[in-house]
Amino acid sequence: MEEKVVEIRGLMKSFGDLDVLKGVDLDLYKGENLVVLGKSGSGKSVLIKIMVGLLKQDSGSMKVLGQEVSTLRTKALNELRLKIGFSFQNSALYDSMTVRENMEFPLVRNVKNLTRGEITRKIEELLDSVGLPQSINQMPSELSGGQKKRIGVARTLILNPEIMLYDEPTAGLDPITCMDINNLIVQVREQYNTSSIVITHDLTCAKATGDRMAVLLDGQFKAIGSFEEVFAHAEDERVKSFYDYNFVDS
Ligand SMILES: Nc1ncnc2c1ncn2[C@@H]1O[C@H](COP(=O)(O)OP(=O)(O)OP(=O)(O)O)[C@@H](O)[C@H]1O
Repeated sequence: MEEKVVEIRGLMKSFGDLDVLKGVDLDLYKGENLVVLGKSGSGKSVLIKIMVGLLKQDSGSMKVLGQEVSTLRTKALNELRLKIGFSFQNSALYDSMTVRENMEFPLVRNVKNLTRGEITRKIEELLDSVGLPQSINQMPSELSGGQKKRIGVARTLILNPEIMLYDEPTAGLDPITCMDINNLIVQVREQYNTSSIVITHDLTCAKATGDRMAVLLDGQFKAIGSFEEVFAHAEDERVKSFYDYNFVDS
């Protein structure tokens, strides 16, 4: 049987009268890229926050790497978070630090006893993987949006995460750069054997990166499957509208 790295069952979360998650079931399998689609305000970020222990569900279960997140104490939660790489929408690089310093930061903070040589080798290996070995001494302000995203991904990978979370990886990028980032997401899975959740509104990105799609509608995942399975014969108007919005000229 395929190994599950995330197992969500009957997850519910409300804020006052607003029921955001109304019984979410979802699995992420080891080594897969799962795309989560859902319109603005549908609860994607809430789901991710529960996954990393920043919010607690009202009921239901969120198991990550075999652990029920809501029951973890601070130390265990911090250890779990180190196994989850979060690639932010805005890359979250520190503007006052060089690329090297940005990449050193998580390593020096979280991994003890590394020599300077080991740190440099690790940074160089990852910059190579994302195709930017020449950027090591540059400042973020000297990089394009796509390059910043690549460095952000490299920095996330430096702690060898088992799970990668990509939040809107192609937002604000031109189509060619989007394609580069999509390829990078696929390459990362192959090279580092990560399991990933890709949150996006961009169906080209979804199709290129996702082994499976999961569409969050009205607080539940209503359609889960391959791109073809979800969109080729979509009957639900809300699923269809996602496709039409992305691919049909208005
Ligand atoms: N801490 C909070 N307190 C109150 N309401 C919240 C809180 N966090 C999220 N919400 C509400 O929950 C709903 C879902 O928000 P969420 O941020 O998960 O949406 P999203 O699907 O990530 O949207 P987007 O694509 O725009 O990022 C929204 O209506 C939001 O206002």
